[in-house]
Amino acid sequence: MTKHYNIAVLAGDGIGPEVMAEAVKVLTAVADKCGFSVNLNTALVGGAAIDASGEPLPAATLALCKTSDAILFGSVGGPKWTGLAPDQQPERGSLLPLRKTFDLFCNLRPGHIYPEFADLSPLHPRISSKGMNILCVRELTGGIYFGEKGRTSTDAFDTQRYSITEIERIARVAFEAAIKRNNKVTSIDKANVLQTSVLWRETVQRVAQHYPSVTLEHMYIDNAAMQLIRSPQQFDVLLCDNLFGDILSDEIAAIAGSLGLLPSASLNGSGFGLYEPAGGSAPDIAGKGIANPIAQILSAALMLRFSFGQEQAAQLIEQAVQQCLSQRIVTPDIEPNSSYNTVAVGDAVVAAIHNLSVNNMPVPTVGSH
Ligand SMILES: NC(=O)c1ccc[n+]([C@@H]2O[C@H](COP(=O)([O-])OP(=O)(O)OC[C@H]3O[C@@H](n4cnc5c(N)ncnc54)[C@H](O)[C@@H]3O)[C@@H](O)[C@H]2O)c1
Ligand SMILES: CC(C)[C@H](C(=O)O)[C@@H](O)C(=O)O
Ligand SMILES: [Mg+2]
Repeated sequence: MTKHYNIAVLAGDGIGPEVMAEAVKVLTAVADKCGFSVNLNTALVGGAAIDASGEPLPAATLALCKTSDAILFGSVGGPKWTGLAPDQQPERGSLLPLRKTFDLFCNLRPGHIYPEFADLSPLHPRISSKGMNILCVRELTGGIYFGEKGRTSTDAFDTQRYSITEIERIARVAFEAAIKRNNKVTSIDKANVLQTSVLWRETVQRVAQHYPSVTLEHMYIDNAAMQLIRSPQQFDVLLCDNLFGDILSDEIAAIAGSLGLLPSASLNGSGFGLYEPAGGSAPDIAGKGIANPIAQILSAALMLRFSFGQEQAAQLIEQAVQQCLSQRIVTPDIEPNSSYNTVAVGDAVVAAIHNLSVNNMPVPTVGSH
């Protein structure tokens, strides 16, 4: 029987709708090729929803998400809405509540430098030629993002709080992933200053005892930011709290070649997920048709893998993207003189999917990505 998936498509603001259109094209092509069907239901979110209805996360949008098998999310926010009250702004009023509502505590952000296109990285070839294959495992529903906060006219505060339970569950994800990859977890903290980091380090250390085959290393965030540039190939799984993971994942994206390359999966304990590019609405290039659609397309691949178990379809998309990158079919964020725009890159990914043979796909290795 043909499998059928209901997907909530929330394109959002800025480049969101531009890159989402390409991901939808790719999803439709891969579904046809692999013999399943996707039912794509769009809804407004973020600034686009504020403009239409006065609210960043309308009840109808939330209801659609609740009745869907997964959420494909674009990006929200932009200068038009920064003057609104904090809780009414697109990011705090839609994306963070969605993460909290669905308990999407686990955020996976895989970043690569492959040998065939190591020159896309801004790092010196001496470093980039050694490649990079990092899975950033970011805690997504706790920490300073969701702690008590406040401000008066003269001061302001944000609170970082983590419980052992919150740290344990994300640490387990990191160790389980490492087992299927290269057996190394680097846990990022600031335990020389922060109490939450001391608890983080102790807890991760304890969880590690259940994974004797995995090497655990602890690294301070400032050193990690530096080591990523000096030798990114030393890392396998990076385990981060919410804020440190936000920052390091942008760095990983830049090392790979562009923020427009980094996808993400935000998952809860039962496999429900929201899939979105790690980058944002890019107001500086929105409307120009030059945004890189690859992060959005690869986020759709992660959805097929993690929410639907369609590993072959996910790999088909990933291989098609790799072909485009190695043929330098890329937007100007990667190669400034490139004549390929958003639509041309999306078309090239679709064409590569049509040409790839499903039978020649490698044996599925879930978790190794
Ligand atoms: N998931 C999300 O919805 C999300 C994520 C990050 C930022 N934001 C929001 O986006 C808005 C802009 O934030 P910002 O400028 O700090 O970050 P940003 O990620 O939007 O952009 C940073 C830089 O990266 C470039 N960039 C990002 N994605 C790209 C792509 N796909 N192709 C080509 N270039 C790309 C942009 O042009 C810009 O120069 C803010 O409102 C921010 O809160 C939203
Ligand atoms: C838009 C913002 C709230 C979000 C975050 O900080 O988590 C974004 O930067 C990300 O990386 O997903
Ligand atoms: Mg971010």
